[in-house]
Amino acid sequence: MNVYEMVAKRGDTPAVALGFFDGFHIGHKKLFEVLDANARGRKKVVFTFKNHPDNLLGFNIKYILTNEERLEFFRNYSIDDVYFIEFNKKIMQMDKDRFIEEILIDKLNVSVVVVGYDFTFGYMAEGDSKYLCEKLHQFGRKCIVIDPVMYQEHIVSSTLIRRLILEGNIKLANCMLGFNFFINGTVKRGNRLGKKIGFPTINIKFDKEKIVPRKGVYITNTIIDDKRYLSITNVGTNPTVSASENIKIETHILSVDKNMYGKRVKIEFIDFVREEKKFSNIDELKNQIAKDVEYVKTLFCKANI
Ligand SMILES: Cc1cc2nc3c(=O)[nH]c(=O)nc-3n(C[C@H](O)[C@H](O)[C@H](O)COP(=O)(O)O)c2cc1C
Ligand SMILES: Nc1ncnc2c1ncn2[C@@H]1O[C@H](COP(=O)(O)OP(=O)(O)O)[C@@H](O)[C@H]1O
Repeated sequence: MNVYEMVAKRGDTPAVALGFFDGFHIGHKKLFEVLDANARGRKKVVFTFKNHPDNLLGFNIKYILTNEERLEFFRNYSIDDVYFIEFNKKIMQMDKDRFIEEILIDKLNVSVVVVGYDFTFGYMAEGDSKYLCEKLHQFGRKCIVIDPVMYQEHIVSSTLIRRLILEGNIKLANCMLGFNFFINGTVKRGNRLGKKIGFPTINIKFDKEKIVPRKGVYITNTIIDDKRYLSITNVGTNPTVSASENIKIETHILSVDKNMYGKRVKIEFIDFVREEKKFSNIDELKNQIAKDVEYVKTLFCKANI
């Protein structure tokens, strides 16, 4: 897969998906399946942005997927080329017709474009999917709009999934993602208290752009050296032992006892267990962690872990 930061004139007539695709949720998957079905031997191309347009407008959206992770999903869907464009003032102020004529027609020379039902583009988001398709049809190009994909009574969207993650509703978020929400990182050193109290934890150094679930204890899977382990993760400030406001992610892996400093890990979030608490002493914290671990073990019926 080629990743381009600028759009140059193409010699072919690709099938193009337009969108940001944070989360690569079940709605995005549908869109990519339709792209695949309509490519018919043509190159499959994604036109997307590196940074979320709303962040240029002063919002501070944290991402479900980092840029690298988002590119990895495109790669797994056998996308040939990605236009990974910085969303800046110049792009923001681009008129909707110029976007269609200069980028989609002159440069990309699209044969077919696939977008979601709520796609907007051009200055002040003046262009929508209906307008895009009308215009593309005038140029003799195909345009497909994907209907909203539902999960139960909800329209699946990146915005809704971000909210669910922030609320700790990981189960519902995962249903809409079609995979377990995960945080990748490397294992760094902590305060060495974990081992002392009988529950060593890997402290995860993660990308600051990544969305972090609500503070609390979660059932997780930890993937390390291509192996998957049942684990339990605390997201929070460790108020019992620390006065810092920094959010930490710490994972105790069941049935493992080895040094993991410096390793790359993937923490998959499965379900919320309880809120993080400030205990009056370390013994109380230790007793609670022991209960948390027992709870996870019985939930997975692995009495011998
Ligand atoms: C399953 C689990 C639950 C935890 N729950 C809490 C909690 O409710 N309150 C708290 O202050 N710290 C909690 N912690 C974090 C511990 O304070 C932390 O793991 C311990 O201080 C060891 O830190 P260290 O790895 O930096 O040595 C929890 C940790 C784990 C693994
Ligand atoms: N079951 C386990 N879960 C997590 N870490 C473990 C486990 N067994 C051993 N370790 C190792 O112990 C370290 C954590 O011990 P801990 O006392 O909590 O130190 P730190 O405060 O540096 O995280 C981990 O980084 C890892 O190398």
